[in-house]
Amino acid sequence: MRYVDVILPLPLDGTFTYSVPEGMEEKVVAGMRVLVPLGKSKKYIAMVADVHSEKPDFNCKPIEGVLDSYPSLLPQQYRLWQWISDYYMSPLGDVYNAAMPAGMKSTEKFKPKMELYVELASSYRNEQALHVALNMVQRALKQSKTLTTFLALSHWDSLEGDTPREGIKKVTKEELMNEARCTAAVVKALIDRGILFTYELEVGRLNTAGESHLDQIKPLSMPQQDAYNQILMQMLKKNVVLLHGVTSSGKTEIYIHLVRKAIEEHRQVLYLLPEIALTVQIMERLHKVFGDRLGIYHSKYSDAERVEIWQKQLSGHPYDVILGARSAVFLPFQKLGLVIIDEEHETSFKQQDPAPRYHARSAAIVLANMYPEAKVLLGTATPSMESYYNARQGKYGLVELKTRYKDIQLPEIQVVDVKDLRHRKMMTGVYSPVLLAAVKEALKNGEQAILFQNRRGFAPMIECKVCGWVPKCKNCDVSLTLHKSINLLTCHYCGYTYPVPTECPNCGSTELMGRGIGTERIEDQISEIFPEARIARMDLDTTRTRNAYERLISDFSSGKTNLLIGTQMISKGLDFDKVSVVGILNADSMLNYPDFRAYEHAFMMMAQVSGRAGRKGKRGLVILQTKNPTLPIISQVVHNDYDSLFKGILEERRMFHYPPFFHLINVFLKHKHEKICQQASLELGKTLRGWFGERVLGPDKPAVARVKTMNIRKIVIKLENGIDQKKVREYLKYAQQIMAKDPRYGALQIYYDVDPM
Ligand SMILES: Nc1ncnc2c1ncn2[C@@H]1O[C@H](COP(=O)(O)OP(=O)(O)OP(=O)(O)O)[C@@H](O)[C@H]1O
Ligand SMILES: [Zn+2]
Repeated sequence: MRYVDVILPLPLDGTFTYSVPEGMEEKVVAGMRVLVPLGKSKKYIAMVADVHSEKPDFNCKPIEGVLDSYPSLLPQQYRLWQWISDYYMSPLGDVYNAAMPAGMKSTEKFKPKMELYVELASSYRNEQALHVALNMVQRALKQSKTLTTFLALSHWDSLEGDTPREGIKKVTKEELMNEARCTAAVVKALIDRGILFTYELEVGRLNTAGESHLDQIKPLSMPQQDAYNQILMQMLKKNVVLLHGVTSSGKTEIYIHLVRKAIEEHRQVLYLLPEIALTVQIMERLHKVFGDRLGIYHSKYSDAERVEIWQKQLSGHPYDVILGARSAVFLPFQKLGLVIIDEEHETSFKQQDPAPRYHARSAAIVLANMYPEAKVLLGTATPSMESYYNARQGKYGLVELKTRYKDIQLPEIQVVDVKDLRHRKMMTGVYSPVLLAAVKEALKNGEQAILFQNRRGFAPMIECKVCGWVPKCKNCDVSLTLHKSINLLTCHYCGYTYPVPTECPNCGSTELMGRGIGTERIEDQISEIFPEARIARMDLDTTRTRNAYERLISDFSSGKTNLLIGTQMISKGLDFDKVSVVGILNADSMLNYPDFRAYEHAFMMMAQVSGRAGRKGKRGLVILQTKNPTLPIISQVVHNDYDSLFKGILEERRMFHYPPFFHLINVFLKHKHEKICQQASLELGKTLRGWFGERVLGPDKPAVARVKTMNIRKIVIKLENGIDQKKVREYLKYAQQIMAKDPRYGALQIYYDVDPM
């Protein structure tokens, strides 16, 4: 009799054994998906980890079918799953869930993807009729806005008589709703009126368009060529090399040359980016040269698209280059040769929730190690402390590129003392005269400006002017953010929305005021100050879909918009030619986070967003507004003095036992009832302190101690380098088992965040 050990797509640790009925024995090998029963009536698609003939000492059920004719999972991928599960202390089932597109785990067969398009009814396809239509909806503001947006997108607004001046473009319903910021109901109203109609088309999902044009790769400049050669030399000795190159030094061009080399050697490349916003631009740059050898993979792609890419990577003609965000590390690679991790310092490479809470940079390095001679290149203008330390210690190779392409100078950074100006009543709201003058000048000269504020929404909270009451989320311990465009208060932790109160429930006053400033409010104010500006805003609220990203970026690239307001999303990697001014509205908000990485992050964000200025031609200007102009970090940003930042922070880290000298593991406890959560955390803390002594801190209430009605407590464990981490994890699991057996803690959840960011 044959047996299989399988992974279930459930948050369960380890594998489960099933028997293989006669007739299926020949068909099943490790890496294939099988249909298995669980409990009385449930069925799941499980992943075969192992096939063997060891009879288990319990009565096991037979598998009900083999779904694959060849493995869906390669041995390297499975080893990566195991590593992630062990290192990040996440159940193997959670890794399976995160790694494979849902379509491969669902018992439903996946359908071809249809996309819904919107089109103008034929009776309105002439100028006069269109005016009639516009008049019809004139009073229905939302419909009117949606219709004009549709006409602009589709180019039907270019009608002269009954011939369009511009080519008519297909517009998807999703695209329209996105752009017009309207609901499906508004589109339906236009359809009901007979102005628009919809139709379906099947969409080709994969990138099959375009030959590759390797000849179009730009030749490297001397300093770039030098860095390229050094990278290759370092890779002879080291598996990982860090490229520390200032913003706009042309790191991307160097990557492109490395990708070409890998392709010529018939090896595959994984190119990881931290942010989907970035993939849009880099995708265009890579697509130009690599054509249909390039595949894109990230969470804004539909599940069906991801299934197709996965299957293609297993086939005889996989993509040579995969460009993707974090989750692309899970794709199957048959002959991986190079991993590029761009903007390696970015914390969004670490998955926060749900499990597995893995760092894609670490996972990618582990992955590369499983392929003979595969190398990893980390690239950034502002290395993470961990990577830079590893490079300095000789664990990684290090290559520095200190000049911008064409020797353009790094932008001039002017520090503005907001406190002083406010004293002298010279501020217009949160804008200094210097900033406004610089933006005005840029716009006048046909250049562009970027304003950076790391808060989204209209106001981070509202407050009663009389009694100080602040509306809070009923599920979470946080104040609510005001979003004006939808006129709702929202919780950024659980997503719950609330109507905006008209009066204070505490004292009855009607004077409720927004406190603090988010990107939405800045957009409002700036459009009043600069009515001539063509403003775009990029933050989580305006980029819910893939199309939205593409449009925002292409509009700013083409100059259709000329003033971009955004959160950290706009701070890195984006490459625009005509940005001459960058405004950092409030440097202090970044420094006040209660986190040991606050300074490092603030520096990176400021250096990165500054780097968007003056990338082509003339030197850029950055206006940095702060209440604390004398802080050392401000001068480090001004002089782009990464070394002094690094030295300062490293000393602190050594002194206070933080990475890279210590590893951190956060242990979280979650329970509905605060008392039980508190008691359990005290007990667990005591147990752990008994074993690990001073290495255990807490339990503490985290900054947000209640999320989605669950109370949270946190214990921090600091482990010095060199300690046997495997043993530590075993002890932690053991402590967890003890708690699990305690009847008082039935519904208690314990989970871990290893190397928290
Ligand atoms: N060798 C080259 N030939 C032609 N153009 C180049 C070359 N190197 C860089 N450029 C151009 O200079 C600009 C900046 O280069 P790139 O975006 O690669 O910089 P980067 O180092 O990746 O910057 P960041 O760290 O800000 O992301 C781009 O528009 C790029 O096309
Ligand atoms: Zn909430």
